[in-house]
Order: sequence, then C-alpha cells, then structure tokens
Amino acid sequence: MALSFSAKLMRGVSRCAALVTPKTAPTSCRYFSSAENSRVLVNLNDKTGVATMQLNRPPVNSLNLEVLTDMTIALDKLQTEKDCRGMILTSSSPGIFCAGLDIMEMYNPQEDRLREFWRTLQELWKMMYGSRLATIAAINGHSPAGGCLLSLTCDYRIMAQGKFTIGLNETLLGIVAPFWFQDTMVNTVGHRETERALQLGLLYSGENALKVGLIDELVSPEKVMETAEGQMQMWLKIPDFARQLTKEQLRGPTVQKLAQHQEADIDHFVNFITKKAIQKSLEMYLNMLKQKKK
Ligand SMILES: CCCCC/C=C\C/C=C\CCC/C=C/C(=O)SCCNC(=O)CCNC(=O)[C@H](O)C(C)(C)COP(=O)(O)OP(=O)(O)OC[C@H]1O[C@@H](n2cnc3c(N)ncnc32)[C@H](O)[C@@H]1OP(=O)(O)O
Repeated sequence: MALSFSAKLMRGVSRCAALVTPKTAPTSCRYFSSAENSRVLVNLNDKTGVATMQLNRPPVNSLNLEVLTDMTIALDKLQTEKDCRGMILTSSSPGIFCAGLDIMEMYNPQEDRLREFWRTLQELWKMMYGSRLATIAAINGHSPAGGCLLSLTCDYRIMAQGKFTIGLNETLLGIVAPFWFQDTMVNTVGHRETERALQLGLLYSGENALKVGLIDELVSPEKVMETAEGQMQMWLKIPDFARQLTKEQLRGPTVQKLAQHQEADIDHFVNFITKKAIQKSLEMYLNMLKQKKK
C-alpha cells in the first residue's frame, strides 16, 4: 500500500533522528547525522538553540527528490526539538548556495517519481515558509530558481558579495514559476518587481538584489555566517510566541492557498513538464549548461 506523505516522513524521522556527537564537536553542539541524510548536514547548538542546515550535494546542490526528502525530515526533526528556536540555511560548497531543482528530475521523467518529487517540494516549501523557527538564509554563492525559492522561505537573507546571482529564472529554461513561487516573490519584493523579474527570468547581482529587497544584506563571503549568527540573536530576542503568531498571520494565507490547491498543482506540473515542447526546452538548457564548460 502506498504510504501517505506524512507516514513516509514519520518513517524517515525515526530512521535518521539519531543525534551523534563526533569527538571533535563542541559539547553544546549536537549533530544530526546518518549515512542517509548526509546530503544535508544539520547540527543544533544546545546553548543558543540555533541549528545550521547545510546543503551538501556537490557539485551544485541541485535539489533532487532525495535532498528534498532529507531536508524535510531534518526540518521536521528540528521543529520537534523544543529547545530549537532558529535555523540558518546555507551550503557546504562556498560559491554555490543551490542551483535550484535538479533538472534531471524533470527531464524524461517517470510519472510516479515526478509526482513524488513535486509533492516533496510542496511539503518542504509549506514547512519552511510557515516554520515556527526563525530562519535565516546564509547565501554563500549562486542561488537561481529553486535556490532562490528556498532562500525566500526564510525570514532574512544574507548574501555573499562577488559574481554570484540570485533570482527566479525559470522562463530562461522555457518553464514557468508556479503560483506559489510567484506568491513568495511578491510577498518579498512586491507585485511590480515580480512581474518584471519573473517574465524576464532575471538573475540579480547581489547589489541589485539588495536594491529591490530580494536580499536583506550583502557582505563579504567570509562574513556571511558570522552576520547570520549576529542577526539570529536579534530575532531570538523577540518572545517566540509573538514572533511566531505574527509570522503565521502574515504567511499563513499564502501557505493555505497552496494547501488548498496542492493536488491540482501536482497535476498541472506533471501535465506541463511532460509536454514535448517543454522537454525540448529542458534538453536545450541542459546542453547549454554542458557547452558552457567547453
Ligand atoms: C499555465 C502554465 C502554468 C505552468 C505552471 C506549472 C508548473 C510549473 C512547471 C515547472 C516549474 C519548475 C520550477 C523549476 C525550478 C528550478 O529550480 S529549475 C533549475 C534552474 N537552475 C538553473 O537554471 C541553474 C543552472 N546551473 C547554473 O547556472 C550553474 O550550474 C551554476 C549554478 C551557476 C554553477 O555554475 P558552475 O559552478 O560553473 O557549475 P557548472 O555549470 O559547470 O555545473 C556543474 C554540473 O552541474 C550540472 N547542473 C548545474 N545546475 C543543475 C541543475 N539545476 N540541475 C541539474 N544539473 C545541474 C551542470 O550541467 C554540470 O553538469 P556536468 O558536470 O556537465 O555533467
């Protein structure tokens, strides 16, 4: 019998919930670690109540079904830890925060896996956008499409200075950012900027992202984590219940909107992505990525 998403999640939690403290770890730091969730590295500092989640899928941290599942399981686990109050999301590969969704999940897909992939992304987005934790994205490199979306689900974004770019560039691949990607962008930068950014598939430099409010701070690469930790202290000075209820009032309706249309959104995605013309666009984009290297 097929397991529901939440049943799979619960099964996953019990499988990878072990907290392992390596010999080198500071005593206040617990590491959520197992072979199964090494695609995301998670630790929780018991003293500060702040967790760090690092995307760890070289070379570019593209989000396949397994990474999305591991992130969902790890976030669920952190949210059930009553002393965990905040989370910093970053990458273990400086230079690349996240290359977005793994295009190989959408190119020549098997329908069952494609559906599961999209449902898992929806679940992760709902959990992140509505998380009770204060969340900060430490964007230490490129952050296109799904990478930008992940950072937009956080409460605050700090990006590294340099040649890195961020944005919802789906139209450049010949695909369309779904309504909940758009909603997240509108809630951050406003309607007019979203119209421009999404139609043109804009990838912003750090400076331009700061100008339009897509990120909140732009700092040197070596200062990204330290700035995130400092900013987190400010967020954690606010009583949790007041901060959480305020977030719920502001973001709840957006999360509810997807929750109410989740099945239709999966059907829509599958119908769209499996169209011949869309598959052709993805193939051309993949070839372009490979050509770029030569
Ligand atoms: C009415 C209609 C409504 C329809 C709405 C319904 C449904 C909506 C439909 C679809 C929605 C889908 C939403 C999609 C979201 C996404 O996130 S799509 C992914 C977008 N990502 C990108 O465009 C980024 C592409 N990558 C890059 O630009 C660069 O790789 C980089 C991140 C800047 C890093 O550059 P560099 O360090 O130079 O690394 P390489 O380019 O050499 O890459 C290394 C290898 O990784 C492969 N790769 C890169 N990105 C991805 C990826 N996203 N997925 C899979 N693979 C990726 C790259 O090809 C290299 O592979 P090889 O080493 O050559 O094998």
